[in-house]
Amino acid sequence: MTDRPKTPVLDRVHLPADLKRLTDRELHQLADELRAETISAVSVTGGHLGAGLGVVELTVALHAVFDTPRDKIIWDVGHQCYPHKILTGRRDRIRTLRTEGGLSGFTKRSESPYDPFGAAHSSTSISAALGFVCAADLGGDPGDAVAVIGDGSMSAGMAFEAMNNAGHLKKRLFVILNDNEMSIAPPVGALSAYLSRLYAGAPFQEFKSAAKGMVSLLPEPFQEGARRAKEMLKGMAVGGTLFEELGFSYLGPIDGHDLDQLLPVLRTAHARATGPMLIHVLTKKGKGYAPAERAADKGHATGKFDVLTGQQAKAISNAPSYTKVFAQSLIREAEADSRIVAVTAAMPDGTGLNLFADRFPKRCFDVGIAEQHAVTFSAGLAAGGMKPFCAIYSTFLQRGYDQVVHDVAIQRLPVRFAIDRAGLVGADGATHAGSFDVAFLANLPGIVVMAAADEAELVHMVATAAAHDAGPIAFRYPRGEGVGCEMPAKGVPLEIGRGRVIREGSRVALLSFGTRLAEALKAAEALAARGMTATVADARFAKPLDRDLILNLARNHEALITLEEGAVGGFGSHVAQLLAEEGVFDSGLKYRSMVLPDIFIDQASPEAMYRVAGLDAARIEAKVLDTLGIAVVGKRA
Ligand SMILES: Cc1ncc(C[n+]2csc(CCOP(=O)(O)OP(=O)(O)O)c2C)c(N)n1
Ligand SMILES: CC(=O)[C@@H](O)[C@H](O)COP(=O)(O)O
Ligand SMILES: [Mg+2]
Repeated sequence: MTDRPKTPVLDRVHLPADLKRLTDRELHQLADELRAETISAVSVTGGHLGAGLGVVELTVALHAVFDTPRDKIIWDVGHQCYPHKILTGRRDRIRTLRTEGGLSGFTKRSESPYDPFGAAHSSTSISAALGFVCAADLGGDPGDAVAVIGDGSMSAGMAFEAMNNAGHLKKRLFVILNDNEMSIAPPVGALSAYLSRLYAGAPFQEFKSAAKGMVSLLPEPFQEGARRAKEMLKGMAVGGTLFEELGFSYLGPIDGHDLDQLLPVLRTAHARATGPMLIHVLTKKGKGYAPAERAADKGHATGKFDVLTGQQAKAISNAPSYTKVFAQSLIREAEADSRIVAVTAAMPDGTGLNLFADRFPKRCFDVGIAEQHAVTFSAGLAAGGMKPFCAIYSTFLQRGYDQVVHDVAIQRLPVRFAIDRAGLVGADGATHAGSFDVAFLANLPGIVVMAAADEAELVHMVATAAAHDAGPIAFRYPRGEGVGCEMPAKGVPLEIGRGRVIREGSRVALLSFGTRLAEALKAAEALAARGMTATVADARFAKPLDRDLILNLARNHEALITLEEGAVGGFGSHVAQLLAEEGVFDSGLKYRSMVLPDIFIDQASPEAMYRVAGLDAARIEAKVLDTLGIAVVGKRA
């Protein structure tokens, strides 16, 4: 079904101020229409569906009660913000979500004044909201701040650091805990179990806040209506919830799909709160759309789909994904070595470790959204004699950097970092780009840093990492499919610090680190058509560098150009350092380093993003010609 849903009430809402003119009955209808519009929009764009469907009523209630954008609603992660975007003046562009030139899939300050704080990485909302509150106190932007944070994101250290600080500062601050008992995968950990205990038993029998006095703050009609909300038996039995112990008033849990609970609770909280308050809202991920509710990830992320059937458009697959190749290779290594264990920070499916967990349940650890802990936990595992593979997306490893330095590298512990989503990732945009890992890892003494040029190389790099006990080792690989190359029956450990020449030429050498190799080879073909032969080499290692290979290429070619899917400061910078130290520039080598440009590139297809970055075959060819001082005739693609 491609028809747009009928949305008479939503059609009257252009900005949140319009909600103030609606009756509560109309707000109910608005929520239904907003849900239908969200489903319809995501069916044509793909994207994060389940989280948004779970907060439709909450979005309506928050905008109905608070005065946005003066009051700031800060959506944690931001993957649930599509209904918010529809209500805040972006409905006309909602079918451009996550596409080139379109709306971001997350909140973004540059996009709207209703997005007071950008996100996409989790667990930042409470810190940011507290910052807004303190700024307002000091004469900055006035208004309330409301952090909406999911149960998965609440388990991260940052959220607790913020709660700790907020409880101490005692300022009026709202934290809405959106508890849908889901992360991307089912949530893990003691906090999740604790939240379940908070509403164990029959849900919503009687409402009584463990934050004593809160009920008495409620207007009479609500006190009666609140009987349907659940009594905080457990919390009261232990003398208060964890959140109260941290200095928050706790209100809930309430049914986050029932506007008759949400509206009065938020109105009362808004009218009466004086200090930090946590409102515990129970929701369902994927709510109101059966295919999402049925999905194992509750519709967390989806491709384009048919609204009637929920059937997703299938991409034609030519090769296995790097993620799957990593997982299968690791399983093979682990079958031969019982010391191999694996660690993921809430991304078992995304990293492929769900497959490892199926095969070795006791040797796989999902630590929740806790990258810092994942790294130090892996360090502990290594110190204890295991061979941990810590599989984290490049962008999320940024959060564990001090742990990589302090807990892993300085102690020379053999943690194996499997860095997925290296390079530009497409629709998730700049927040998820894996741009910096080579720069922030390759400068660490004693670490080995590899990048796979294709999926066969990845198999060998997993074997290399498994065999390497001398210290930390990292290997990076991109999102998506491999190149469809022939696969080795078994991974063979690579010689550490040894690259390979793929194609011999004479005038120029292209030295690639990672999967730009395919583009380098295409560029070499194009150059050959111009009568110029190029050597193409795969560096494999950014640390340690293959000095012999690099110096040979430098001394035997007029020009040397390095290529990588990373920011300045990475592979090319290390090569430049080597060439400078060895005095190769003194003899007139023309050296260029092709890296990601010094900008954050917005969402588009990965191919389009690499075009913007100037790292496709056409730009490589142009760079060669430019470096050699050869004029280009005709237009480039
Ligand atoms: C630091 C960080 N690690 C991992 C992720 C990937 N991630 C995005 S959403 C999500 C689950 C969040 O769960 P929750 O906060 O409960 O929100 P829900 O999707 O259930 O609404 C994860 C793990 C991330 N965005 N940021
Ligand atoms: C919101 C978030 O951080 C994740 O859901 C992310 O979008 C997953 O990306 P992949 O699709 O690459 O696993
Ligand atoms: Mg959740």
